[in-house]
Amino acid sequence: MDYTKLLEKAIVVSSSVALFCNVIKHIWSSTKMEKEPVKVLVTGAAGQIGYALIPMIARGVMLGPDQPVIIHMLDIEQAAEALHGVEMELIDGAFPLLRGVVATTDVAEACSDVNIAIMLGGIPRREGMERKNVMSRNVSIYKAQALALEQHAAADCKVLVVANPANTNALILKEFAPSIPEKNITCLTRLDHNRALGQIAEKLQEHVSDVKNVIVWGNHSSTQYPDVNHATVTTNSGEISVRDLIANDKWLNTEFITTVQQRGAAIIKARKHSSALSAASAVCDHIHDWVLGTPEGTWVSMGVCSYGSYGITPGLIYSFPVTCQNGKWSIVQGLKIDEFSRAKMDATANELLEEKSLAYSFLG
Ligand SMILES: NC(=O)C1=CN([C@@H]2O[C@H](COP(=O)(O)OP(=O)(O)OC[C@H]3O[C@@H](n4cnc5c(N)ncnc54)[C@H](O)[C@@H]3O)[C@@H](O)[C@H]2O)C=CC1
Ligand SMILES: O=C([O-])CC(=O)C(=O)O
Repeated sequence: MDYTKLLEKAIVVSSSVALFCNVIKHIWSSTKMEKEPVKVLVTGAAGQIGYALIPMIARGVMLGPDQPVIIHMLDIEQAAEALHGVEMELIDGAFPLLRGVVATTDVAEACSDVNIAIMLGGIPRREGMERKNVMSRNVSIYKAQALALEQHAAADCKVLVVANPANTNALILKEFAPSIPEKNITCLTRLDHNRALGQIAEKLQEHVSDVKNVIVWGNHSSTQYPDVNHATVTTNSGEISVRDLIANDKWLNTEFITTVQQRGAAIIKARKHSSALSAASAVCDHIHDWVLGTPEGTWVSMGVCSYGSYGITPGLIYSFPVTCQNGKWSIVQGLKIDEFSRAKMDATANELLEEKSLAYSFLG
């Protein structure tokens, strides 16, 4: 056997294979297009929710691990130095998905071309206050920022109002930014939804990810109605109704509801500050599901514009069960509503009507 010829042949074959692999690698990397960055505005970015939320956005928790982001942070002049501190920390975080940071006290610059706006800016309530007690200060902020978003944000910008009173601030934003599609203006009740899931999971000693389809109806306030009538738990024997599994209607109709309604106040009492890490996490859940879709067979709670579903006054921003697909939410229709639920859904709707007239009285 001619070993030299064999060796020569082996060298030719292996270098052709290497060449082939390099060509494939080159084609693969040139077709692997990076997504365009999404511009995300966070108002009140120097505050406590902002501090928890901004690194989550930069890490891809909100929009996914392949979605680059540019974060616009707005706060007021008095918080400018703190805001600059957050900006420095974002740079120090060396987040691979972060393609840019704007830290400003200029609302027009902050809103410029943003695709998603997360509105945290405002004053939070303190111990002993209801959320509507901060209304006089916060609704006027939302009227002014509605105009800025309308003028400067991207035409299809999705807006999530978190600052309290969240539903009424969102309603004011919707009414003073008529050119933003009203379906794009929402408020955060996902924190209440997650709290309800958490309470059920604790009671049953089940994993929270096995519990689904609770509903938070209405206002993000102590009149909200956390409803478990359609909720289920995934068990080894399939999906079982939460009501059947808990088998304690008294607890479900009293303590469970008040615990979820009063959870924000309980956290303020314990921390001396309102919830921040759970609020930031719920913001990510809300936007994630709205943009990327809800899993098949699962709904979530979002504060959205009512078009009359379940007899709720059209135009109110009311929390409903929704599913999301292709960046759009739709209210889950046809759920059976018993008398107990009806009364609670109406009570929270009535509070929203009262808040609406109070808000307009403050705006003059
Ligand atoms: N919907 C929900 O589930 C929840 C809502 N909240 C609400 O979220 C809001 C933010 O909460 P935190 O971060 O804890 O409050 P925070 O007081 O720590 O931060 C608020 C930030 O907003 C800034 N701000 C005030 N006016 C502004 C304006 N005109 N433009 C831009 N920024 C402005 C403040 O300077 C501050 O940095 C509060 O209204 C709070 O009640 C809090 C938890 C849950
Ligand atoms: O209770 C508050 O004022 C803050 C808040 O909205 C919550 O934790 O749900």
